[in-house]
Amino acid sequence: MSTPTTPQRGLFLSFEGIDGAGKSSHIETLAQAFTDAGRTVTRTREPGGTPLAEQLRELLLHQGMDALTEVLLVFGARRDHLVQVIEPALARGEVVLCDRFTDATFAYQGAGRGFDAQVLAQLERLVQTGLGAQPGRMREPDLTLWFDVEPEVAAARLAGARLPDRFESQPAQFFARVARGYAARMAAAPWRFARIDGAGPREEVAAQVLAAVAARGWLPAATGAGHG
Ligand SMILES: Nc1ncnc2c1ncn2[C@@H]1O[C@H](COP(=O)(O)OP(=O)(O)OP(=O)(O)O)[C@@H](O)[C@H]1O
Ligand SMILES: Cc1cn([C@H]2C[C@H](O)[C@@H](COP(=O)(O)O)O2)c(=O)[nH]c1=O
Repeated sequence: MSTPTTPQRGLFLSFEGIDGAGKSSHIETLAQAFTDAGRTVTRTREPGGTPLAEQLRELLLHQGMDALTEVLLVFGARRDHLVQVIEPALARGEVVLCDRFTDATFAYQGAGRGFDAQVLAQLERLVQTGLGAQPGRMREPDLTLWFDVEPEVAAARLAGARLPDRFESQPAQFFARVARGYAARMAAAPWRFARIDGAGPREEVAAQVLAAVAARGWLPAATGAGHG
């Protein structure tokens, strides 16, 4: 007779930082580490992650619009993403690795563009509740890896790489405000964040990412060896 296995708890990890901070480069490292540890991984991103949200992403990145329209599209895309992808994956016990989530809205639309943070907090609650097995609970990442990099370093990494979109083409002062926005989000909920010093070589950054996850008991500490 086979022994029934305990279903694993779903894990929701988000990756944050200014454009060019190095988030995307390290999602693959962490996905591989979780896969090696026997977990099923869903990799996704915001804005985006569903057909509808990917269409909204195209508009957000390339179409001029006023600040409220931008905020509503970001949260509309997020609701679809939560309902269609994130909640079902978590209910199946998977690890969801999401390239940006709501901290980006507070950092870019809030700190960057100057949009009212209290309104953002109301929308956050509205959009991130009424979901899954605990509809009264607001869905948030279990862990947010914040890649902290000086705007000049990030800009140098992106220089010439691709045609800049509506956000990437913002001036250095905008990204300095966005970085302060991330710092404020971490200060308000330090238990949910791990700050990653993203300025060093890739291997060092990857080691910090794996250590932050291992420290929470979600990966064996030794899983870091060989990845990066
Ligand atoms: N530690 C690092 N050292 C040097 N270059 C790096 C490092 N990490 C990433 N890069 C390079 O910097 C560029 C930006 O990295 P990446 O796309 O991962 O950043 P990102 O935070 O996801 O950016 P975006 O939000 O704009 O997509 C890429 O060319 C990548 O190869
Ligand atoms: C989720 C989210 C994203 N943004 C901005 C931040 C980036 O400039 C782009 C997304 O592109 P990337 O490939 O992840 O760099 O969108 C935002 O302004 N607000 C948000 O909530």
